Amino acid sequence: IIHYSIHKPGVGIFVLFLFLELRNDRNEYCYLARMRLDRRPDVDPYCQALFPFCPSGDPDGRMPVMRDSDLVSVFRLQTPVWEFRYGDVLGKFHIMHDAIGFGSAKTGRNFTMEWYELFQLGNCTFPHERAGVSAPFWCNQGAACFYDEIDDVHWKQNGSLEKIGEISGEMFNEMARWVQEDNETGVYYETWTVKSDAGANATTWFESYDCSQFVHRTYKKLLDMGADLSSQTPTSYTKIYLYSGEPLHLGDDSIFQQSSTRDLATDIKKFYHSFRSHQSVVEVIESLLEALEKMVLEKTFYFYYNSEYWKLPMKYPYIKINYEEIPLP
Ligand SMILES: CCCCCCCCCCCCCCCCCC(=O)OC[C@@H](O)COP(=O)(O)OC[C@@H](O)CO
Repeated sequence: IIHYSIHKPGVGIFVLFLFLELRNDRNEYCYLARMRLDRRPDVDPYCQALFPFCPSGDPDGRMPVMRDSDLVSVFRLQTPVWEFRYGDVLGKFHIMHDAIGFGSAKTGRNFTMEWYELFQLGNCTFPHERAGVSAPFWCNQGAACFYDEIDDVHWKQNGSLEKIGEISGEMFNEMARWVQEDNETGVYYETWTVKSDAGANATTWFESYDCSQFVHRTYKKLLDMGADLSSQTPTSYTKIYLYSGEPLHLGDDSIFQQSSTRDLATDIKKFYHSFRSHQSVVEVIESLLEALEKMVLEKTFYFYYNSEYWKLPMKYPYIKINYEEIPLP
């Protein structure tokens, strides 16, 4: 800026203006990206999975090395969430899980690559109330899972399995290295997408970070390496939206440790109490009414993102599950 201000004052003033405009002022952000960490944190033993994460994958997350000259088919995979257990039930609501398949021409081996929760969807959407722990406790890590075979029936019978392109073995190996790095740095699952309204020009306040986002990131990586991906059918994905005015930044877990924010801490924990696990049917009905009262009448949703809490001033239509087309990059 100093250099330009001396030699080309007009450019220096513009760069200074740009710098000031992009300064890190939280509540002026209209979009917050998912935070990247230097390394994936260890998981707390308190977090328990209903089903073991990635049971058929390499325990250390390693991926095979293809011969550079190999020709690897790329498949778009989609099936209802929990299809293994409940078949097409969630498919009726277009609540879908996405993955990518690969097939090596040289070896004839097929592989599945997907990104999902270490401790299931509920744990990534709402926290636990843990005795002796002042702040809500989250078991919200997600990770990539790469394993042998493509279960054609699992993906085809209630979803889709479509070849969308071919890449070289060399491109696959580069992608594999990228997946390892992506997996080490992008670790927290986020169910919700938060927008200003349901219109086409809405502001996205927070982006989800789920199975479909991993698929989008991977397709983009393949495209950046020169892959040509195309689909003969609409490429639609599940998005669950919260609609709100500009989010208000509240802070991190310190909210629950300091006396000055005691009332806020109580209100946040009361909100999440409605979504606690192991409720009876009556309790679930009571909780749902409490949650609707908070979201609709009080127009408030306490949102957790990048390990910090935000207050969403909720707006009609409040919450919506969409199944919308997002073209291949
Ligand atoms: C008044 C308040 C109402 C609150 C309503 C709460 C609604 C909770 C969320 C609704 C559903 C959101 C779904 C978002 C898309 C999920 C896509 C995704 O990330 O899927 C990953 C994972 O859930 C898939 O799990 P499985 O089907 O078990 O598949 C894993 C296997 O493929 C492993 O091989």
